Amino acid sequence: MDSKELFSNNLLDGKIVPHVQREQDLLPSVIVIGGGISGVAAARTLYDASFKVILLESRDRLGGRIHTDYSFGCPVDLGASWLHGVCNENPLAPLIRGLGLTLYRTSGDNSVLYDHDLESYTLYDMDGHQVPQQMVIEVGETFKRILEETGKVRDEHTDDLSVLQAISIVLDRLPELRQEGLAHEVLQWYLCRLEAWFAADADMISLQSWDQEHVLSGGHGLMVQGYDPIIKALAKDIDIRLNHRVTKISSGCNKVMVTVEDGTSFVADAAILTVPLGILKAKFIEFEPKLPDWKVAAISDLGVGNENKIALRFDKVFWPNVEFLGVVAPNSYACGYFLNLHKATGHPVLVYMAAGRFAYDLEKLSNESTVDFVMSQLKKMFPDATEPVQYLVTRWGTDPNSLGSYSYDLVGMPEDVYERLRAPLGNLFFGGEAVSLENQGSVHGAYSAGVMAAENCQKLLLKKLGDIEMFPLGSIRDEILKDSVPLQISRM
Ligand SMILES: Cc1cc2nc3c(=O)[nH]c(=O)nc-3n(C[C@H](O)[C@H](O)[C@H](O)COP(=O)(O)OP(=O)(O)OC[C@H]3O[C@@H](n4cnc5c(N)ncnc54)[C@H](O)[C@@H]3O)c2cc1C
Repeated sequence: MDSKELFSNNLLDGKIVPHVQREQDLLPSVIVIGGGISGVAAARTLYDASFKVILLESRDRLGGRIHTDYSFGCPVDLGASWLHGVCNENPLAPLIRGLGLTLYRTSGDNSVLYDHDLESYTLYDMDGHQVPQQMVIEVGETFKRILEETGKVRDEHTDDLSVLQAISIVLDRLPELRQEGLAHEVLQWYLCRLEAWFAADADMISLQSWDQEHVLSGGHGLMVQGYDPIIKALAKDIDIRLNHRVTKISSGCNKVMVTVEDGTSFVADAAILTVPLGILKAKFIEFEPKLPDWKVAAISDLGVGNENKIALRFDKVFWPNVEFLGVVAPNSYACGYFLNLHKATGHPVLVYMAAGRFAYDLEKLSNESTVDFVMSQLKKMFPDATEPVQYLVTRWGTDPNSLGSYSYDLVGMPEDVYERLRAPLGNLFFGGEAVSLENQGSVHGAYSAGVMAAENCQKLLLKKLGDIEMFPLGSIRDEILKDSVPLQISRM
């Protein structure tokens, strides 16, 4: 293979004593592509098992769709911010505990409909009048009932429908569930919240699959210090190359060659690809041989949604002490809501969240116009709102490193789509949130998918090396770890 850079030379820098060098050369090598939670989890797993690992990341930072920004003087998560499932079964629980990170639970229930308690938010109409809480609660109950009725619609149809189509069938059948006036707007707000969970509009979400996810117990908790400490902990000591955008992956002959934008190639025994589904859909990476049709179809059959955040820091708090402030409107597209970070963190920060088509439409505006729009929403609720002293605007949908926020079940999606996405192609393995076994679109799902890809990769490579018992990995690992500690310190 014609490559400018060979894996093993890179990793060792020739600084380890010769007999260890020989043994280290026997160790299997893996290239991990993508430095989000899935990629760093995969790299960590392999590193801890004494494999030679190198991680290639296109951005100038790690974390991917986890991005904790500190420019407000406090952590603000611009990507993921909740741990969905505050329980010991959450695969991230040991890390969170070990790092001493705190969670602020915004909801005790496991529902995908409301990721917070009913009493924790205040809704306003377009004229700035507060919606009576009793109406919020009653319409919430009606919305739940409508969704339950969509289950019957699902049972009657063999072909998939969208959640929106099913809601409309239910409302035709049971007109008493229809809402009028302000109550209708509150119903639309609930729909807007459901759409935010999937980061997609209700006419795109699969009726067959939307509520099939096994949501972990324990409710939903905000990571008060942000998600970034987890990325840092997992990435410790790993050989990471930032600003390395992968453009081509060639596999065969028991080796994988990964080429980056400047033409440099890396060669290893296997590779784990964890780039977002949006990047695969956009065909930014060339595969040699070409991906089989069943894999290409799986990439196109799963949906990628979009969610954006506009974080605003004020000099003082002028809003009530609730977790969410919502604006209701005649349709879900025009509804909006703010997360009140002051309640969870004590900092005067509000985060506006937009999902689906609306999130894409916001990306067409300049940052200034986006903030003006968001401030106009805020001023409907609080006419005396002061201007923000700082703001941050995300563009996950058009960012060439993500092209979307997270995957969701698109109408008509075949049942085996996740299995096909996850299935390895020889020594090329697939990680990332979209291939998670049970919790696609989440941080803990992405983490588990990375660990699983690494473990499968590990099994394959050890099998290739012969009987695991015959391979003295433990002793080599101990010796290498002993010798490699100063090497890693010298890199810092
Ligand atoms: C706005 C928003 C809010 C969210 N909220 C939550 C939440 O509250 N809770 C929750 O659990 N989840 C949430 N999520 C989802 C969660 O962030 C993701 O599921 C998870 O972080 C995905 O991790 P990943 O490693 O699979 O992908 P990523 O984090 O996207 O990592 C993939 C990496 O690949 C890199 N890359 C891309 N192209 C290339 C290339 N060609 N070569 C090399 N590298 C490349 C990217 O830069 C990126 O770093 C949210 C996401 C967004 C965007």
